[in-house]
Amino acid sequence: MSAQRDMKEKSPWRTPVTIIIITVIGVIAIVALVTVAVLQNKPLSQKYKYGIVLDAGSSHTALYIYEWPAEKDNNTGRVEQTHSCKVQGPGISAYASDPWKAGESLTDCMHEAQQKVPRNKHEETPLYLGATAGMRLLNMENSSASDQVFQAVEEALRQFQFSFQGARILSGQEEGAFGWVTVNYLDDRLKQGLETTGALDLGGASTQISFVSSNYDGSESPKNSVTFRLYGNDYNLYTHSFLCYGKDQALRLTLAQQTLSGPVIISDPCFHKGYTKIKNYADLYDSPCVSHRKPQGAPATFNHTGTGNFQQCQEQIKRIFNFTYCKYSRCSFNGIFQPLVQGPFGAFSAYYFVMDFLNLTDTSEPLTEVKDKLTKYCATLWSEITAQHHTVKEKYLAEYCFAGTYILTLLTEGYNFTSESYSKIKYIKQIKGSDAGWTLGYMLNLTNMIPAEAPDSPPLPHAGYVSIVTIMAILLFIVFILSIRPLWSRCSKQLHIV
Ligand SMILES: Nc1ncnc2c1ncn2[C@@H]1O[C@H](COP(=O)(O)OP(=O)(O)OP(=O)(O)O)[C@@H](O)[C@H]1O
Repeated sequence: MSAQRDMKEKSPWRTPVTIIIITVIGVIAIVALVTVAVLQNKPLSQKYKYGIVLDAGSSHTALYIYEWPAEKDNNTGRVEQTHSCKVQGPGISAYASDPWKAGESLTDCMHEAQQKVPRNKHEETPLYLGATAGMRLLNMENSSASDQVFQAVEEALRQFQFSFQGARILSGQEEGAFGWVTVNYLDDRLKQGLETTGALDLGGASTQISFVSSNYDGSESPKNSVTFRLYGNDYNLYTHSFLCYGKDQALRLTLAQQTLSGPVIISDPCFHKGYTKIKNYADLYDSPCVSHRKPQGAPATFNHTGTGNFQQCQEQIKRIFNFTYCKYSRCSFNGIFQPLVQGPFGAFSAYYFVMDFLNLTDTSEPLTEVKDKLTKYCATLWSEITAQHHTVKEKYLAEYCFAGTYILTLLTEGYNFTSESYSKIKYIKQIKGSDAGWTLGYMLNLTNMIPAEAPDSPPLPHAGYVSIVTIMAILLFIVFILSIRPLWSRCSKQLHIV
Protein backbone atom coordinates (compact mmCIF):
# COMPACT_ATOMS: atom_id res chain seq x y z
CA MET A 1 0.00 0.00 0.00
CA SER A 2 2.69 2.47 1.02
CA ALA A 3 4.70 1.61 -2.12
CA GLN A 4 1.59 2.31 -4.22
CA ARG A 5 1.01 5.61 -2.44
CA ASP A 6 4.63 6.53 -3.02
CA MET A 7 4.21 5.88 -6.75
CA LYS A 8 1.04 8.03 -6.97
CA GLU A 9 2.59 10.84 -5.01
CA LYS A 10 5.66 10.80 -7.22
CA SER A 11 3.65 10.99 -10.56
CA PRO A 12 4.90 14.14 -12.41
CA TRP A 13 1.22 14.93 -13.52
CA ARG A 14 0.07 15.34 -9.97
CA THR A 15 2.50 18.06 -8.92
CA PRO A 16 1.06 21.58 -8.23
CA VAL A 17 3.31 23.11 -10.90
CA THR A 18 1.94 20.73 -13.57
CA ILE A 19 -1.65 21.48 -12.58
CA ILE A 20 -1.02 25.23 -12.71
CA ILE A 21 0.60 24.84 -16.17
CA ILE A 22 -2.40 22.80 -17.42
CA THR A 23 -4.82 25.41 -16.08
CA VAL A 24 -2.89 28.27 -17.71
CA ILE A 25 -2.73 26.40 -21.06
CA GLY A 26 -6.50 25.74 -20.84
CA VAL A 27 -7.24 29.41 -20.21
CA ILE A 28 -4.89 30.49 -23.04
CA ALA A 29 -6.54 28.00 -25.43
CA ILE A 30 -10.02 29.34 -24.63
CA VAL A 31 -8.95 32.98 -24.96
CA ALA A 32 -7.26 32.12 -28.30
CA LEU A 33 -10.46 30.40 -29.50
CA VAL A 34 -12.58 33.46 -28.74
CA THR A 35 -10.02 35.84 -30.26
CA VAL A 36 -9.78 33.86 -33.50
CA ALA A 37 -13.58 33.67 -33.77
CA VAL A 38 -13.93 37.40 -33.21
CA LEU A 39 -11.16 38.38 -35.63
CA GLN A 40 -12.07 35.90 -38.36
CA ASN A 41 -15.67 37.10 -38.52
CA LYS A 42 -14.99 40.77 -38.05
CA PRO A 43 -16.42 42.81 -40.97
CA LEU A 44 -13.72 44.32 -43.15
CA SER A 45 -13.19 48.01 -42.62
CA GLN A 46 -16.02 49.72 -44.59
CA LYS A 47 -15.13 50.84 -48.09
CA TYR A 48 -17.73 52.78 -50.05
CA LYS A 49 -18.81 53.05 -53.65
CA TYR A 50 -20.54 56.03 -55.18
CA GLY A 51 -22.95 56.80 -58.00
CA ILE A 52 -24.12 60.15 -59.38
CA VAL A 53 -27.42 60.80 -61.17
CA LEU A 54 -28.45 64.08 -62.79
CA ASP A 55 -32.22 64.54 -63.01
CA ALA A 56 -32.69 66.89 -65.97
CA GLY A 57 -36.31 67.87 -65.38
CA SER A 58 -38.49 70.34 -67.25
CA SER A 59 -38.25 73.03 -64.58
CA HIS A 60 -34.72 72.43 -63.28
CA THR A 61 -31.85 69.94 -63.02
CA ALA A 62 -30.78 68.31 -59.76
CA LEU A 63 -27.70 66.23 -59.00
CA TYR A 64 -27.83 63.36 -56.51
CA ILE A 65 -24.88 61.46 -55.02
CA TYR A 66 -25.50 57.95 -53.68
CA GLU A 67 -23.20 55.90 -51.48
CA TRP A 68 -23.15 52.22 -50.46
CA PRO A 69 -20.73 49.84 -48.74
CA ALA A 70 -18.48 48.27 -51.40
CA GLU A 71 -18.91 44.65 -50.32
CA LYS A 72 -22.72 44.96 -50.25
CA ASP A 73 -23.26 45.77 -53.94
CA ASN A 74 -25.70 42.97 -54.36
CA ASN A 75 -27.34 43.00 -51.00
CA THR A 76 -29.01 46.43 -51.19
CA GLY A 77 -31.21 48.16 -48.67
CA ARG A 78 -28.04 50.14 -48.02
CA VAL A 79 -27.80 52.69 -50.83
CA GLU A 80 -28.21 56.17 -49.41
CA GLN A 81 -28.34 59.65 -50.86
CA THR A 82 -25.44 61.56 -49.32
CA HIS A 83 -25.70 64.84 -51.19
CA SER A 84 -27.94 66.74 -53.59
CA CYS A 85 -27.31 69.91 -55.57
CA LYS A 86 -29.88 72.07 -57.32
CA VAL A 87 -28.57 73.41 -60.63
CA GLN A 88 -29.12 77.16 -60.92
CA GLY A 89 -31.38 78.29 -63.75
CA PRO A 90 -34.02 76.47 -65.77
CA GLY A 91 -34.12 72.88 -67.04
CA ILE A 92 -31.80 71.94 -69.91
CA SER A 93 -34.68 72.02 -72.44
CA ALA A 94 -34.87 75.79 -71.96
CA TYR A 95 -31.41 76.14 -73.58
CA ALA A 96 -32.58 74.96 -77.03
CA SER A 97 -31.41 78.20 -78.66
CA ASP A 98 -28.11 78.27 -76.74
CA PRO A 99 -27.21 74.60 -76.20
CA TRP A 100 -23.68 75.05 -74.79
CA LYS A 101 -25.21 76.99 -71.87
CA ALA A 102 -27.07 73.81 -70.91
CA GLY A 103 -23.70 72.08 -70.39
CA GLU A 104 -22.22 75.08 -68.64
CA SER A 105 -25.17 75.27 -66.23
CA LEU A 106 -24.18 71.90 -64.74
CA THR A 107 -20.60 72.74 -63.83
CA ASP A 108 -21.17 74.22 -60.34
CA CYS A 109 -23.00 71.11 -59.14
CA MET A 110 -20.40 68.89 -60.82
CA HIS A 111 -17.64 70.72 -58.94
CA GLU A 112 -19.57 70.09 -55.73
CA ALA A 113 -19.72 66.41 -56.64
CA GLN A 114 -15.93 66.41 -57.11
CA GLN A 115 -15.57 67.65 -53.54
CA LYS A 116 -18.08 65.20 -52.08
CA VAL A 117 -16.86 61.97 -53.70
CA PRO A 118 -13.39 60.93 -52.44
CA ARG A 119 -10.76 61.74 -55.08
CA ASN A 120 -9.52 58.15 -55.40
CA LYS A 121 -13.09 57.04 -56.28
CA HIS A 122 -13.77 59.49 -59.12
CA GLU A 123 -12.77 57.21 -61.97
CA GLU A 124 -14.87 54.29 -60.81
CA THR A 125 -17.95 56.39 -59.94
CA PRO A 126 -20.68 56.06 -62.60
CA LEU A 127 -22.35 59.30 -63.68
CA TYR A 128 -25.75 59.22 -65.39
CA LEU A 129 -27.96 61.97 -66.79
CA GLY A 130 -31.63 61.23 -67.32
CA ALA A 131 -33.91 63.81 -68.89
CA THR A 132 -37.67 63.78 -68.42
CA ALA A 133 -40.71 65.56 -69.81
CA GLY A 134 -39.04 68.89 -70.73
CA MET A 135 -36.68 67.11 -73.14
CA ARG A 136 -39.48 64.77 -74.28
CA LEU A 137 -41.41 67.85 -75.39
CA LEU A 138 -38.36 69.51 -76.98
CA ASN A 139 -37.55 66.30 -78.82
CA MET A 140 -41.13 66.17 -80.17
CA GLU A 141 -41.00 69.80 -81.19
CA ASN A 142 -37.45 70.05 -82.53
CA SER A 143 -35.37 66.88 -82.42
CA SER A 144 -32.18 68.51 -83.75
CA ALA A 145 -32.33 71.13 -80.98
CA SER A 146 -32.75 68.33 -78.45
CA ASP A 147 -29.74 66.48 -79.96
CA GLN A 148 -27.64 69.63 -79.68
CA VAL A 149 -28.58 70.09 -76.04
CA PHE A 150 -27.53 66.49 -75.34
CA GLN A 151 -24.26 67.01 -77.22
CA ALA A 152 -23.44 70.07 -75.14
CA VAL A 153 -24.39 68.36 -71.90
CA GLU A 154 -22.36 65.24 -72.70
CA GLU A 155 -19.33 67.32 -73.63
CA ALA A 156 -19.55 69.20 -70.34
CA LEU A 157 -19.91 66.03 -68.27
CA ARG A 158 -16.98 64.29 -70.01
CA GLN A 159 -14.68 67.02 -68.66
CA PHE A 160 -14.96 65.40 -65.25
CA GLN A 161 -13.07 62.33 -64.07
CA PHE A 162 -16.22 60.38 -63.25
CA SER A 163 -17.19 57.38 -65.34
CA PHE A 164 -19.82 59.07 -67.54
CA GLN A 165 -22.39 56.53 -68.68
CA GLY A 166 -24.34 58.73 -71.08
CA ALA A 167 -27.29 61.12 -71.17
CA ARG A 168 -30.71 60.06 -72.44
CA ILE A 169 -34.42 60.79 -72.29
CA LEU A 170 -36.33 58.44 -69.99
CA SER A 171 -39.66 57.23 -71.28
CA GLY A 172 -42.69 58.15 -69.17
CA GLN A 173 -43.04 54.48 -68.30
CA GLU A 174 -39.45 54.33 -66.99
CA GLU A 175 -39.95 57.52 -65.00
CA GLY A 176 -43.05 56.06 -63.33
CA ALA A 177 -41.58 52.61 -62.72
CA PHE A 178 -38.25 53.85 -61.30
CA GLY A 179 -40.10 56.27 -58.97
CA TRP A 180 -42.06 53.25 -57.68
CA VAL A 181 -38.81 51.24 -57.23
CA THR A 182 -37.23 54.13 -55.27
CA VAL A 183 -40.14 54.47 -52.85
CA ASN A 184 -40.44 50.74 -52.18
CA TYR A 185 -36.68 50.19 -51.97
CA LEU A 186 -36.23 52.98 -49.41
CA ASP A 187 -39.18 51.65 -47.38
CA ASP A 188 -37.52 48.19 -47.39
CA ARG A 189 -40.67 46.70 -48.89
CA LEU A 190 -39.01 44.90 -51.79
CA LYS A 191 -36.44 42.94 -49.80
CA GLN A 192 -39.02 41.87 -47.26
CA GLY A 193 -41.65 41.08 -49.90
CA LEU A 194 -44.20 43.36 -48.16
CA GLU A 195 -47.28 44.96 -49.75
CA THR A 196 -45.93 47.72 -51.99
CA THR A 197 -46.69 51.44 -51.98
CA GLY A 198 -47.95 53.14 -55.13
CA ALA A 199 -46.07 56.17 -56.45
CA LEU A 200 -47.59 59.51 -57.50
CA ASP A 201 -45.13 61.93 -59.07
CA LEU A 202 -46.13 65.43 -60.16
CA GLY A 203 -43.44 67.12 -62.24
CA GLY A 204 -43.54 70.38 -64.15
CA ALA A 205 -44.41 68.87 -67.54
CA SER A 206 -45.62 65.33 -66.82
CA THR A 207 -47.20 63.35 -64.04
CA GLN A 208 -46.89 59.64 -63.25
CA ILE A 209 -49.05 57.13 -61.41
CA SER A 210 -47.66 53.63 -60.64
CA PHE A 211 -49.07 50.91 -58.40
CA VAL A 212 -49.58 47.17 -58.09
CA SER A 213 -53.19 46.09 -58.44
CA SER A 214 -54.61 42.63 -57.82
CA ASN A 215 -56.97 43.37 -60.74
CA TYR A 216 -54.21 44.03 -63.25
CA ASP A 217 -52.08 41.34 -64.87
CA GLY A 218 -50.99 43.41 -67.87
CA SER A 219 -53.33 41.74 -70.37
CA GLU A 220 -55.62 44.78 -70.65
CA SER A 221 -53.61 47.70 -72.06
CA PRO A 222 -50.16 46.00 -71.96
CA LYS A 223 -48.41 49.34 -72.61
CA ASN A 224 -49.19 50.25 -69.00
CA SER A 225 -47.55 47.15 -67.62
CA VAL A 226 -44.02 46.81 -66.25
CA THR A 227 -42.89 43.53 -64.73
CA PHE A 228 -40.06 43.12 -62.27
CA ARG A 229 -38.53 40.21 -60.42
CA LEU A 230 -36.86 41.65 -57.35
CA TYR A 231 -35.41 39.69 -54.40
CA GLY A 232 -37.28 36.59 -55.52
CA ASN A 233 -40.71 38.28 -55.87
CA ASP A 234 -42.59 39.01 -59.09
CA TYR A 235 -44.30 42.38 -59.48
CA ASN A 236 -46.72 43.39 -62.18
CA LEU A 237 -46.82 47.13 -62.03
CA TYR A 238 -49.44 49.40 -63.58
CA THR A 239 -47.85 52.69 -64.62
CA HIS A 240 -48.80 55.66 -66.76
CA SER A 241 -47.18 59.00 -67.44
CA PHE A 242 -49.38 61.86 -68.65
CA LEU A 243 -47.31 64.20 -70.77
CA CYS A 244 -48.55 67.82 -70.49
CA TYR A 245 -50.23 67.12 -67.12
CA GLY A 246 -47.32 68.23 -64.93
CA LYS A 247 -48.04 71.32 -62.85
CA ASP A 248 -46.67 73.92 -65.33
CA GLN A 249 -48.12 72.40 -68.49
CA ALA A 250 -51.50 71.78 -66.81
CA LEU A 251 -51.58 75.50 -66.00
CA ARG A 252 -50.96 76.25 -69.69
CA LEU A 253 -53.75 73.82 -70.68
CA THR A 254 -56.12 75.50 -68.22
CA LEU A 255 -55.21 79.00 -69.40
CA ALA A 256 -55.44 77.92 -73.05
CA GLN A 257 -58.96 76.71 -72.31
CA GLN A 258 -59.82 80.24 -71.17
CA THR A 259 -58.13 82.05 -74.05
CA LEU A 260 -59.63 80.21 -77.03
CA SER A 261 -61.05 83.45 -78.36
CA GLY A 262 -57.86 85.45 -77.66
CA PRO A 263 -59.28 87.91 -75.10
CA VAL A 264 -57.38 90.90 -73.77
CA ILE A 265 -58.38 90.21 -70.18
CA ILE A 266 -58.68 86.77 -68.56
CA SER A 267 -60.55 86.61 -65.25
CA ASP A 268 -59.02 83.52 -63.74
CA PRO A 269 -60.67 81.83 -60.70
CA CYS A 270 -57.42 79.92 -60.00
CA PHE A 271 -55.52 83.11 -59.11
CA HIS A 272 -56.13 85.37 -56.11
CA LYS A 273 -58.32 88.45 -56.26
CA GLY A 274 -56.02 91.44 -56.71
CA TYR A 275 -53.48 89.44 -58.76
CA THR A 276 -52.96 91.01 -62.15
CA LYS A 277 -50.15 90.58 -64.62
CA ILE A 278 -49.61 91.33 -68.31
CA LYS A 279 -48.58 88.13 -70.07
CA ASN A 280 -47.55 87.32 -73.65
CA TYR A 281 -49.72 85.05 -75.77
CA ALA A 282 -46.54 83.88 -77.50
CA ASP A 283 -45.10 82.65 -74.18
CA LEU A 284 -48.31 80.95 -73.10
CA TYR A 285 -48.58 78.99 -76.34
CA ASP A 286 -44.86 78.21 -76.63
CA SER A 287 -45.24 74.52 -75.85
CA PRO A 288 -46.33 71.51 -77.93
CA CYS A 289 -48.96 70.86 -75.24
CA VAL A 290 -50.93 73.93 -76.34
CA SER A 291 -49.28 75.39 -79.48
CA HIS A 292 -51.92 73.89 -81.81
CA ARG A 293 -54.65 75.77 -79.93
CA LYS A 294 -53.20 79.27 -80.27
CA PRO A 295 -56.07 81.61 -81.08
CA GLN A 296 -55.90 83.18 -84.52
CA GLY A 297 -55.47 86.94 -84.50
CA ALA A 298 -54.94 87.14 -80.74
CA PRO A 299 -53.35 90.32 -79.38
CA ALA A 300 -49.69 90.16 -78.28
CA THR A 301 -50.56 90.28 -74.61
CA PHE A 302 -53.39 89.60 -72.19
CA ASN A 303 -54.12 90.84 -68.72
CA HIS A 304 -54.19 87.85 -66.39
CA THR A 305 -56.44 88.80 -63.49
CA GLY A 306 -57.39 86.64 -60.52
CA THR A 307 -60.89 86.17 -59.07
CA GLY A 308 -59.98 83.55 -56.41
CA ASN A 309 -62.74 80.97 -56.52
CA PHE A 310 -61.96 77.32 -55.79
CA GLN A 311 -65.23 75.90 -57.18
CA GLN A 312 -64.93 77.75 -60.48
CA CYS A 313 -61.23 76.95 -60.66
CA GLN A 314 -62.02 73.27 -60.30
CA GLU A 315 -64.58 73.55 -63.11
CA GLN A 316 -61.95 75.11 -65.39
CA ILE A 317 -59.43 72.40 -64.50
CA LYS A 318 -61.90 69.56 -65.09
CA ARG A 319 -62.21 70.76 -68.66
CA ILE A 320 -58.62 69.81 -69.45
CA PHE A 321 -59.48 66.14 -68.81
CA ASN A 322 -61.43 64.11 -71.33
CA PHE A 323 -63.74 61.71 -69.50
CA THR A 324 -65.99 60.83 -72.42
CA TYR A 325 -63.95 58.27 -74.30
CA CYS A 326 -62.72 54.91 -72.97
CA LYS A 327 -62.21 51.68 -74.91
CA TYR A 328 -61.17 49.71 -71.80
CA SER A 329 -63.10 48.31 -68.85
CA ARG A 330 -62.24 51.52 -66.96
CA CYS A 331 -60.18 54.63 -67.59
CA SER A 332 -58.63 57.47 -65.66
CA PHE A 333 -58.92 60.18 -68.34
CA ASN A 334 -58.04 60.86 -71.97
CA GLY A 335 -58.94 57.25 -72.83
CA ILE A 336 -56.13 55.82 -70.70
CA PHE A 337 -56.78 52.51 -68.97
CA GLN A 338 -56.40 52.45 -65.21
CA PRO A 339 -57.46 49.83 -62.68
CA LEU A 340 -59.03 51.07 -59.44
CA VAL A 341 -56.35 52.54 -57.18
CA GLN A 342 -55.26 50.08 -54.53
CA GLY A 343 -53.14 50.19 -51.36
CA PRO A 344 -51.10 52.99 -49.84
CA PHE A 345 -49.51 55.69 -52.05
CA GLY A 346 -46.56 58.03 -51.69
CA ALA A 347 -47.06 61.38 -53.47
CA PHE A 348 -43.90 63.38 -54.13
CA SER A 349 -42.28 66.23 -56.12
CA ALA A 350 -44.85 69.00 -56.71
CA TYR A 351 -47.51 67.02 -54.81
CA TYR A 352 -45.37 67.55 -51.73
CA PHE A 353 -44.14 71.11 -52.46
CA VAL A 354 -47.67 72.38 -52.98
CA MET A 355 -49.55 70.48 -50.26
CA ASP A 356 -46.79 71.23 -47.76
CA PHE A 357 -47.02 74.96 -48.48
CA LEU A 358 -50.81 74.83 -48.14
CA ASN A 359 -50.55 72.86 -44.86
CA LEU A 360 -52.65 70.12 -46.39
CA THR A 361 -50.35 67.12 -46.07
CA ASP A 362 -52.48 65.53 -43.34
CA THR A 363 -54.58 63.08 -45.37
CA SER A 364 -56.45 61.85 -42.31
CA GLU A 365 -58.34 65.14 -42.64
CA PRO A 366 -61.58 64.49 -44.57
CA LEU A 367 -61.49 65.60 -48.21
CA THR A 368 -64.40 67.98 -47.59
CA GLU A 369 -62.31 69.81 -44.99
CA VAL A 370 -59.32 69.94 -47.35
CA LYS A 371 -61.55 71.53 -50.00
CA ASP A 372 -62.96 74.02 -47.46
CA LYS A 373 -59.44 75.09 -46.50
CA LEU A 374 -58.43 75.48 -50.13
CA THR A 375 -61.60 77.46 -50.84
CA LYS A 376 -60.60 79.90 -48.07
CA TYR A 377 -57.01 80.04 -49.29
CA CYS A 378 -58.01 80.77 -52.90
CA ALA A 379 -60.41 83.49 -51.73
CA THR A 380 -57.63 85.30 -49.82
CA LEU A 381 -56.60 88.60 -51.39
CA TRP A 382 -53.31 88.58 -53.29
CA SER A 383 -52.07 91.52 -51.20
CA GLU A 384 -52.58 89.45 -48.04
CA ILE A 385 -50.88 86.41 -49.55
CA THR A 386 -47.80 88.39 -50.56
CA ALA A 387 -47.65 90.13 -47.18
CA GLN A 388 -47.81 86.79 -45.33
CA HIS A 389 -45.23 85.01 -47.51
CA HIS A 390 -42.76 87.64 -48.65
CA THR A 391 -39.87 85.15 -48.76
CA VAL A 392 -41.58 82.73 -51.17
CA LYS A 393 -40.79 82.97 -54.90
CA GLU A 394 -43.59 85.04 -56.47
CA LYS A 395 -44.19 82.58 -59.32
CA TYR A 396 -44.82 79.73 -56.87
CA LEU A 397 -46.91 81.93 -54.60
CA ALA A 398 -49.20 83.06 -57.39
CA GLU A 399 -49.78 79.46 -58.47
CA TYR A 400 -50.50 77.61 -55.18
CA CYS A 401 -54.27 78.10 -55.45
CA PHE A 402 -54.22 76.66 -58.98
CA ALA A 403 -51.74 73.91 -58.05
CA GLY A 404 -53.67 72.77 -54.94
CA THR A 405 -56.92 72.70 -56.88
CA TYR A 406 -55.23 70.85 -59.73
CA ILE A 407 -53.81 68.22 -57.35
CA LEU A 408 -57.20 67.53 -55.75
CA THR A 409 -58.90 67.41 -59.15
CA LEU A 410 -56.26 65.13 -60.68
CA LEU A 411 -56.45 62.73 -57.73
CA THR A 412 -60.22 62.59 -57.23
CA GLU A 413 -61.59 63.20 -60.74
CA GLY A 414 -58.63 61.99 -62.79
CA TYR A 415 -57.40 58.93 -60.90
CA ASN A 416 -60.66 58.31 -59.01
CA PHE A 417 -59.35 58.45 -55.47
CA THR A 418 -62.31 58.37 -53.08
CA SER A 419 -62.47 59.92 -49.59
CA GLU A 420 -61.30 56.56 -48.27
CA SER A 421 -58.47 55.89 -50.71
CA TYR A 422 -57.33 59.54 -50.44
CA SER A 423 -56.60 58.93 -46.76
CA LYS A 424 -54.06 56.28 -47.81
CA ILE A 425 -51.93 58.85 -49.67
CA LYS A 426 -48.85 60.15 -47.88
CA TYR A 427 -47.27 63.35 -49.17
CA ILE A 428 -43.54 62.76 -48.97
CA LYS A 429 -40.35 64.56 -49.83
CA GLN A 430 -37.74 62.14 -48.56
CA ILE A 431 -37.63 58.62 -47.18
CA LYS A 432 -34.81 57.91 -44.70
CA GLY A 433 -32.83 60.90 -45.97
CA SER A 434 -33.11 60.11 -49.71
CA ASP A 435 -35.35 62.11 -52.04
CA ALA A 436 -38.39 60.35 -53.47
CA GLY A 437 -38.10 60.39 -57.27
CA TRP A 438 -36.98 58.20 -60.16
CA THR A 439 -33.20 58.77 -59.83
CA LEU A 440 -32.36 56.18 -57.16
CA GLY A 441 -34.45 53.46 -58.85
CA TYR A 442 -32.74 54.29 -62.16
CA MET A 443 -29.26 53.93 -60.67
CA LEU A 444 -30.13 50.73 -58.78
CA ASN A 445 -31.34 49.27 -62.07
CA LEU A 446 -28.34 50.35 -64.15
CA THR A 447 -25.83 49.15 -61.58
CA ASN A 448 -27.72 45.84 -61.15
CA MET A 449 -27.99 46.46 -57.47
CA ILE A 450 -31.35 44.81 -56.95
CA PRO A 451 -30.91 41.06 -57.53
CA ALA A 452 -33.77 39.07 -59.10
CA GLU A 453 -33.41 36.42 -56.42
CA ALA A 454 -33.18 36.91 -52.66
CA PRO A 455 -29.46 37.23 -51.80
CA ASP A 456 -27.81 34.54 -49.65
CA SER A 457 -27.36 35.93 -46.20
CA PRO A 458 -24.68 34.63 -43.80
CA PRO A 459 -26.19 32.15 -41.29
CA LEU A 460 -25.31 34.51 -38.45
CA PRO A 461 -24.38 38.18 -38.19
CA HIS A 462 -21.00 39.08 -36.70
CA ALA A 463 -22.44 39.80 -33.23
CA GLY A 464 -24.15 36.38 -33.32
CA TYR A 465 -20.85 34.60 -34.01
CA VAL A 466 -19.08 36.44 -31.20
CA SER A 467 -21.85 35.73 -28.65
CA ILE A 468 -22.07 32.03 -29.50
CA VAL A 469 -18.30 31.49 -29.41
CA THR A 470 -18.03 33.40 -26.12
CA ILE A 471 -20.81 31.33 -24.50
CA MET A 472 -19.22 28.10 -25.78
CA ALA A 473 -15.84 29.19 -24.44
CA ILE A 474 -17.27 30.01 -20.99
CA LEU A 475 -19.02 26.60 -20.88
CA LEU A 476 -15.79 24.88 -21.95
CA PHE A 477 -13.91 26.74 -19.26
CA ILE A 478 -16.43 25.67 -16.57
CA VAL A 479 -16.27 22.02 -17.76
CA PHE A 480 -12.48 22.22 -17.76
CA ILE A 481 -12.33 23.65 -14.22
CA LEU A 482 -14.78 21.03 -12.96
CA SER A 483 -12.77 18.22 -14.59
CA ILE A 484 -9.51 19.27 -12.94
CA ARG A 485 -11.10 19.88 -9.51
CA PRO A 486 -10.16 16.42 -8.14
CA LEU A 487 -6.55 17.10 -9.09
CA TRP A 488 -6.64 20.41 -7.21
CA SER A 489 -8.07 18.82 -4.04
CA ARG A 490 -5.52 15.98 -4.17
CA CYS A 491 -2.85 18.52 -4.77
CA SER A 492 -3.88 20.57 -1.70
CA LYS A 493 -4.04 17.34 0.40
CA GLN A 494 -0.54 16.50 -0.83
CA LEU A 495 0.59 19.93 0.24
CA HIS A 496 -0.87 19.22 3.72
CA ILE A 497 0.98 15.84 3.85
CA VAL A 498 4.15 17.63 2.87
N1 LIG B 1 -41.19 75.03 -53.43
C1 LIG B 1 -41.97 74.87 -54.48
N2 LIG B 1 -43.24 75.32 -54.44
C2 LIG B 1 -44.05 75.15 -55.50
N3 LIG B 1 -43.70 74.55 -56.64
C3 LIG B 1 -42.45 74.10 -56.72
C4 LIG B 1 -41.51 74.22 -55.67
N4 LIG B 1 -40.34 73.66 -56.05
C5 LIG B 1 -40.54 73.21 -57.30
N5 LIG B 1 -41.80 73.49 -57.72
C6 LIG B 1 -42.43 73.15 -58.98
O1 LIG B 1 -42.89 71.83 -58.89
C7 LIG B 1 -42.91 71.24 -60.18
C8 LIG B 1 -42.25 69.91 -60.12
O2 LIG B 1 -40.90 70.06 -59.87
P1 LIG B 1 -39.90 68.89 -60.25
O3 LIG B 1 -38.54 69.38 -60.04
O4 LIG B 1 -40.32 67.65 -59.60
O5 LIG B 1 -40.26 68.74 -61.80
P2 LIG B 1 -39.35 68.53 -63.07
O6 LIG B 1 -38.44 67.38 -62.79
O7 LIG B 1 -38.70 69.81 -63.43
O8 LIG B 1 -40.46 68.18 -64.12
P3 LIG B 1 -40.65 66.89 -65.06
O9 LIG B 1 -40.49 65.70 -64.17
O10 LIG B 1 -42.04 67.03 -65.57
O11 LIG B 1 -39.61 66.99 -66.12
C9 LIG B 1 -42.27 72.24 -61.12
O12 LIG B 1 -43.31 72.93 -61.76
C10 LIG B 1 -41.53 73.18 -60.19
O13 LIG B 1 -41.45 74.48 -60.72
